[in-house]
Amino acid sequence: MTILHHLRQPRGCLAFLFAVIFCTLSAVMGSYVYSACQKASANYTKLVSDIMLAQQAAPQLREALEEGSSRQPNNKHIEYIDHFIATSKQHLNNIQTNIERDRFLTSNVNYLINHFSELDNRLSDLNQQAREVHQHPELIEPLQRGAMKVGGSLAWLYDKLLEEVYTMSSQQSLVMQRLSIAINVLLVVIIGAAITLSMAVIRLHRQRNVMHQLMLTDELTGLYNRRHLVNVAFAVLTQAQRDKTPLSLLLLDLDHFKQINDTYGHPTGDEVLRQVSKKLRQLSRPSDTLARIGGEEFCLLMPNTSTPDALQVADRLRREIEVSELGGLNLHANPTISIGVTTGYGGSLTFEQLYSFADKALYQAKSLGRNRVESLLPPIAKASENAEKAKNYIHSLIS
Ligand SMILES: Nc1nc2c(ncn2[C@@H]2O[C@H](COP(=O)(O)OP(=O)(O)OP(=O)(O)O)[C@@H](O)[C@H]2O)c(=O)[nH]1
Repeated sequence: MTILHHLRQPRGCLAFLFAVIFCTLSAVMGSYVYSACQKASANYTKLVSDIMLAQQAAPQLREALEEGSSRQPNNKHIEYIDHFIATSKQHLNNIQTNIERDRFLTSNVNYLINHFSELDNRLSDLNQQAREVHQHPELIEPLQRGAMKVGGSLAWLYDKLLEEVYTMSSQQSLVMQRLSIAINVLLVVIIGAAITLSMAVIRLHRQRNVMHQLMLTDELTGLYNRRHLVNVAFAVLTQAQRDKTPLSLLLLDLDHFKQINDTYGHPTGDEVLRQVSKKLRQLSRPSDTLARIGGEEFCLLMPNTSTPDALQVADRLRREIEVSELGGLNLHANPTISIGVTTGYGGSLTFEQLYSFADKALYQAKSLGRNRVESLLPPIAKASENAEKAKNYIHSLIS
């Protein structure tokens, strides 16, 4: 199902086409290399030495026959002739077997195969005639003529065979050259495929990282977005519950941002957002999570931070933004921010509940004139806060 789905995509089609071409090319090249290897590795030395031995037997037979015709042939002499005929037959059969073992040679000398069986028959006839010469010495002459003809045919056959073997062995060097080219091409194809695959994997990996980044960050400011904040909030709330530690949440909102947009234009408004975000990021701790959660609204999640510490941080941020010059914008006045602070203890509240308290505190900061920090604590947090204060008070009395 998923494979079919991928194949329907243009990239999936291309990858499939590439894989098919690569497999076909590899199969063709592989089979060519295999057959070329076999051709190149064929050894014709034994065949050549057999043919040369056989070539030597023919003149010996002729000599034996000539000797027989010059005097009365006796038993020993006929056996001698018989021996050479048998040897010639033996050589012929050996050569034929050698040829049949090599399929490349067989296909090249196929047109000579009939001559082997014909000469074998003629040698058998000569053998028969040589035996008859014993009773009929006058038959030595036809035997001699026949043997001469067979000798001539054998010599022709062996010459032809040597020619073919010579041609084939000279082809071997050509095959070797082509083989090395084929292997190089195969290597290039494999390396090319490996590089293409690696590049595709790297590209996919980068795309995945970019997509992941896009999913979790705000495009304009580069800060985390609400989605990431909610994920982190879930994790830090669980941690706060486990460790029984406070978790503070700050909601920061630029004051009169609409006026900035209206006065200087939207692109300047964007630049203000970018520069304020950069400043806030520089001022916040790495363990805290800063996110842009709306147009000109930011959220700072501060694990393991009590309300007094959170208020301190909030006021520092507010003051720094108030006094920081925004580069290249030429604004009449620096932008300011209002901040709402809240704290949950031991992970007792959900993110939404904390957010709602901080939002109310922010609303209060706006209503009380902006560029200020206000806090609103949930009832449990208030109790914990009071307990903390009492503990500190007792501590100060003792010491
Ligand atoms: N340039 C720019 N403006 C934005 C963006 N997102 C939201 N805004 C603008 O931010 C302004 C927010 O206006 P308001 O909600 O009235 O808030 P404010 O003007 O800051 O007033 P207070 O918050 O009450 O101080 C609107 O004009 C939005 O159009 C953004 O990405 N870029």
